[in-house]
This record gives sequence, C-alpha cells and structure tokens, in this order.
Amino acid sequence: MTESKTINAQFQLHFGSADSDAFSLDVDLQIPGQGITAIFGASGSGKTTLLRCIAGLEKAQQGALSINGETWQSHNVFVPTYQRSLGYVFQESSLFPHLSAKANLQYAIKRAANPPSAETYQRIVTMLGIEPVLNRRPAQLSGGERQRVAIARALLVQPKLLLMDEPLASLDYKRKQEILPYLERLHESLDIPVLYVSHSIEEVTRLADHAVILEQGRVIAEGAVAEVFSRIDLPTQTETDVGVILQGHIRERDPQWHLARVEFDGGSLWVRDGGDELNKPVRVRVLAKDVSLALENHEDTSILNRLPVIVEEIVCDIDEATSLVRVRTNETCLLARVTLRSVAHMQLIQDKAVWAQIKSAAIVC
Ligand SMILES: Nc1ncnc2c1ncn2[C@@H]1O[C@H](COP(=O)(O)OP(=O)(O)OP(=O)(O)O)[C@@H](O)[C@H]1O
Repeated sequence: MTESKTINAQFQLHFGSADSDAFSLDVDLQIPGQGITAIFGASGSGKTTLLRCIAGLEKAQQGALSINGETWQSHNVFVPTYQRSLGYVFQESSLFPHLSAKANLQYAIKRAANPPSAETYQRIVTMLGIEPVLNRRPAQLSGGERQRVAIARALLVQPKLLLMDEPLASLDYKRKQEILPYLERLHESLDIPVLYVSHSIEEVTRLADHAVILEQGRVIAEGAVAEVFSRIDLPTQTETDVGVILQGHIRERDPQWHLARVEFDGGSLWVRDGGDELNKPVRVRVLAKDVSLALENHEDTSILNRLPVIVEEIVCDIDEATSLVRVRTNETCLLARVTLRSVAHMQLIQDKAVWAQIKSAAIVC
C-alpha cells in the first residue's frame, strides 16, 4: 500500500468521565485509499463514532488522520468538517424538504470548493438514474430515489472521501435490491475511497473490497473481504448465513443445464448461470449449511461440486449438535456445518484430507 493511496486513522476517544465504563473508541487503522471498505460490527461497536471522527464531527482526545497523503488531524492540526473534502450519506436522507431534488443538488454544488463540470454533473445524475425525478420534492420520491439523490448530492462536491452510514438501512428488501446496482456502478466508475457502514452481509459481499470489524470500540479484524468473512472466530458469522465468499472468474458455461463454471484459486464450482459474460470476475457465496464432507469422492451423488480439501480447524457452532469445520484448498477456505456425530464418525482432525461436497453456491455479483 503506497502512502499516497492509504487512509491512516488513529483515534482514542472516550465518552463520559475517564473512570466510568462508558464507551471508548481505540483504533489504529491503515486501510486502502481506494475502493470500498466496509465497517462492520454489532450495534454499539463504534461504527458511526469512527465515521464521525473521520468527518471531524467528533474530536477524539488523541487522533491522527490522513487521507491519501492529506492530513486532516494530527497533534497540532484539526481541519474543521466544512474544510474536509468529504461526502456523508446517512441512513435517512437529509435532503431539504422544500426544495426539488435538482435544487438540493444545486445547493450542494454552490457550496462546493471544487464544483463539478456540466459533464461530471450529467455523469453522476445518469449513473444514479435520477434524471426523471429531478423536479420532484423529497416527499414525492420513493425511499430508494431519495437515497440516490442524497448519494448524488454527496458526490457532486467531488469529495476526496465518501462516508456512507447504513445508506440502505431504511429501505425495504425490494428497494435495496433496486439501489444496489447503482452502488455497484459507483464502485466501478469512481476513484474515491468509500467507507461503508453496514449490518448486511449481502451488501458487504456485493460491494466491498476490504472490511474492518469493530467490537466494543476496537478493531478485531481487518483485511480483504473474502479473507475476513471466511474467518470462523469472528462475529461476522451469524446463525443463518455463516459462509465464505470466493472470488473467481466465469470460465465456461453449459447452456443445456443453465450452469456456469466459476474458477477460483483452488478449484472450480458449477453455479446457476446468471448470464454474465465469460472471464468476468465474480464473487460466489457458499454457505456452510450447503457444504458437507466425505472421506471419499462419491461420484454417485446428485451433488455437482466436489473438491479435495484439507481440514484446518473445527469449532463449536450455534447449537450443541453441530460444529463448523474450516477446510482449505490452496488459498481458498470453505466452511462446512457438520454434526458432531459426523465429526466423530469420520474422525475429522486437523490436516486430514477429505472431500467437500457443495450442494449449492450463488454468484452475488
Ligand atoms: N455523544 C455521545 N455521548 C456518549 N456516548 C455516545 C455518544 N455517541 C455514541 N455514544 C455511545 O458510543 C457507543 C458506540 O456508538 P455508535 O453509534 O458509534 O455505534 P454503532 O456501531 O454505529 O451502532 P449502531 O449499529 O447501532 O448504529 C454506543 O454505546 C453509544 O451509546
């Protein structure tokens, strides 16, 4: 990571009196100054407080912050929020209700230190698909449209950093699905780093490149999304959707059975063909409940995907009858949810060679 493309953020902040056990944030982060970094963690872990420190809305007792080489905070510098080149999108859009969407955008542009050219304005409006609703007031927009206008407003000031605090949290499932492709497009076409707070594994796996996991104001994990979300020791794994993300490319398709072969480091998986072009990079989510383990390569099964793997780790699961087994093929990890009885019968131990049978896997983007 070069210094010019890095966000360095160190904050020590304590709410309440020094001797009380009120919340404290204590982070020291070096994250990529490009792409989308997800900030993930339980409610109250300090995600919003971290974003507020970065925005300068909260002044940490001790702090240092530089964004791609530009210092916003150090022992003797504290750039006020209005002088920080950043966009901030909140859970609920904060558009002025008495102004049309267009007037909201113009209001932001007038105050921008670096106003966009007409061409940039058009590009952002088109990218977010808001041209048809520009003359409406916020109350006449759907929740998803309002958020898209809010994102456009944040981008039009041409910030050096975009902060997004659960931008989709107030939307229902359908609206979320509607807006995610716009965010993906934003990811592909923008060169500004985005810090994206979310509780949703789906959003994070579709959008983010990098993830930071907070717990009680501390960073407990940080790294590439695929790596962080395949760790079983982290609270990112929840009861229903414990699993891993594989990054690969579509290499082949079988039109007769509507399947596509995704190749990743360590093997290939056949998944439902979503019509993506060949050689496109994709992410595939494999849930632990869809992976079983066998001692032999059973060819007489309906299970399409079988991979030779090595057992890495076996840990307790959510109930007393099952465990989570982490297996590896080359650099790729999978998680399998296996009953404790099977662990005993198969004599699963670390470094044992077994076969992973993957019942189903889905391309998430
Ligand atoms: N101004 C404040 N004064 C005192 N305590 C605060 C203040 N702001 C936040 N807190 C506390 O700091 C902790 C972290 O809050 P924060 O909003 O950063 O969490 P979060 O991870 O964003 O949570 P959520 O996912 O619920 O939005 C919480 O316990 C909160 O009550």
